[in-house]
Amino acid sequence: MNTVISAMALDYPPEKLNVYLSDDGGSSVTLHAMREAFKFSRLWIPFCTRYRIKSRCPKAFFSSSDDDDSDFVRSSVYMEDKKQIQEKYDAFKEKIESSRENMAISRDDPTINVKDHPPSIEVMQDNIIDDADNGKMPRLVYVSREKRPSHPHHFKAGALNVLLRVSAVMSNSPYILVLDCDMFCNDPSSARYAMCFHLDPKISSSLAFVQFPQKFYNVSKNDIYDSQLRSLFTLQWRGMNGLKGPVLSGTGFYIKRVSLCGNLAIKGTDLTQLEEYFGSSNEFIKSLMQNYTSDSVSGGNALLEETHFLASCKYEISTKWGQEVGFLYDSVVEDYLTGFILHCNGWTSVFCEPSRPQFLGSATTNLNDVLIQGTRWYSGLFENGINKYCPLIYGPSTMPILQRLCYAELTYFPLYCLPLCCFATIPQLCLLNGIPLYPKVGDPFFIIFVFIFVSALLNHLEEVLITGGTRHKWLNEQRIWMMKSTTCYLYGCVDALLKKVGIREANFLPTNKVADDEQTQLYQMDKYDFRASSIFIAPMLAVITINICCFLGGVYRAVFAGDWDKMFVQIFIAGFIITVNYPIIEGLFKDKGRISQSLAIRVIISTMILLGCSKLVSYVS
Ligand SMILES: O=c1ccn([C@@H]2O[C@H](COP(=O)(O)OP(=O)(O)O[C@H]3O[C@H](CO)[C@@H](O)[C@H](O)[C@H]3O)[C@@H](O)[C@H]2O)c(=O)[nH]1
Ligand SMILES: [Mn+2]
Repeated sequence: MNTVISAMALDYPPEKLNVYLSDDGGSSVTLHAMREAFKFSRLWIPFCTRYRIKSRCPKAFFSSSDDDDSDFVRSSVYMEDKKQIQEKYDAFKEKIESSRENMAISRDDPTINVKDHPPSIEVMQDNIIDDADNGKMPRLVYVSREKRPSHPHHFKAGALNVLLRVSAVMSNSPYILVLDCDMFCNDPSSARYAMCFHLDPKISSSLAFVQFPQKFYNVSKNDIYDSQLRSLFTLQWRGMNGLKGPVLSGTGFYIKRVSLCGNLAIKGTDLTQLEEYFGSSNEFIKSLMQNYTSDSVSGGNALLEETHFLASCKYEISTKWGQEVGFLYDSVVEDYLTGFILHCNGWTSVFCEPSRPQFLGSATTNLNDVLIQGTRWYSGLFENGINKYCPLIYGPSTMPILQRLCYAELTYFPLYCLPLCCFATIPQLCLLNGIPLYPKVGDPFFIIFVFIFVSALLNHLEEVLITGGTRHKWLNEQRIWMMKSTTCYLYGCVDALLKKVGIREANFLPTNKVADDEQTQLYQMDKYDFRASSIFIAPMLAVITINICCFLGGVYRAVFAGDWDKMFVQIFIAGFIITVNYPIIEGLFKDKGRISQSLAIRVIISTMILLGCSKLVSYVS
């Protein structure tokens, strides 16, 4: 509801602002809460405009400990108003919470089935035509699309496409802001920033979307899991802005509605072909024409019926929705793919990052969520690298090669798991068995090796520092990079390959939205929480066990064999990996967020047995 309220309070003419909420859960609790949110906004929006409040998400506004950002802090009238509105906000919260509890107890609501429910749409608007401009409210629309187990719903992209259609016949605004449910508007000016680009005659004809960076309100100072995705939002998107523009990032972007209509020239195309593309709603097809105004006020009921039709499961059957029209379905990273195809079709995008973050979201703050989310992303990205959308070959030859390489960097990024997994195991096994792999100390190649190694580390350090990070953040990124390599990069690649050969189906496991207090606390104190699924913990533990055993075994061997110089690099690498991954060792012993003991014993013992076997094999041979 805070997301909804903050969007309704955007600084934009209210008669041009329409907020649509997609509820895939089809929950009456959400619908009820929205009615309350609409009522509360009647008080909240005038309060924000009167006092020029910047932070228009009520939750953030009332919980912010820092100074009030209003220009009126010293005015007693303001303080009085603020107190009153806070009381209203608390009452609003109370109402939602008690209704949630009541509904949980009664459970008499048949629509609660998440996977099987009819469409439900409700419009909330003030019909009183007030001549004083400040009284006007944006329209708020609740949309829960139809869901049936027999029909694929295409996850978020499917939900967005329903919103595209429903909004087309209701308000048909030419520009659309997409916001995830775990984000809010942190500043009311984003629409105006975006319109500066969209209305700029020099770029507007080819401009598809204005992307704001994803920023998060719950990232800790040293961000142990790199939840903020620093490299993407501070470096890569800025770089791509110098080419055709940044990647579409799922949330916090203003997109031009017509850019989502595919490559079809609407003018002059006959009706049957339009229906093949967009489905059989005449009202929707009319909305594609210029100068369309919906009769939402006059034709109330007929229009609502039309929106139910547009939000039904069957609507998209034998149309181009998700293939050429709207947000695309061929990938679980629908945002990435949709943006990529837009760029291929000649559209451009712009990265807009005003100093005050315009949107703030909730970042994943525990290892399990980070790795689950990562597995979904990297599977989705890598999949796009190995199917027909491979960025190196797909699309027109006019696509600049650098733009292609940027996209390729993203899709093949999870492949880093291979060199890293090898780097963390093979030299160590050889070390244990006395097989030198690297040049010995003093060799010219040794100098080159040291140079490459050190400059790679320093490059990364410099990158972190110039993008506002700390040395600590740098070390944490090295850590999480290694942890991700042996887990979610690896699983992502494997998952994509399995999908390719048809063993697995596409899946979108939504990111956990419920913050666990203890987990959040650990993250805020920069302490790792290893209470994660064993499929993530086991490979990390195995790698660290291999490195410790081989390090000790290698040192012991080198002492006796006296070949320090030959084995030095391998000993050093094992030592380096142990140092960087030290928190995992700590995770075996600490009080909170400890690695499950039974799992640890099983993994460590079986790894040691395998190491023993490898040693035996090398003896025998
Ligand atoms: O079946 C679904 C699944 C998701 N969502 C919505 O999609 C949004 C993003 O889902 P979330 O669980 O928050 O996933 P994240 O991994 O946090 O999302 C990131 O990654 C996604 C791509 O995988 C992008 O679409 C998002 O914008 C980006 O924030 C949320 O508003 C969800 O409500 C649906 O509406 N229906
Ligand atoms: Mn999210």
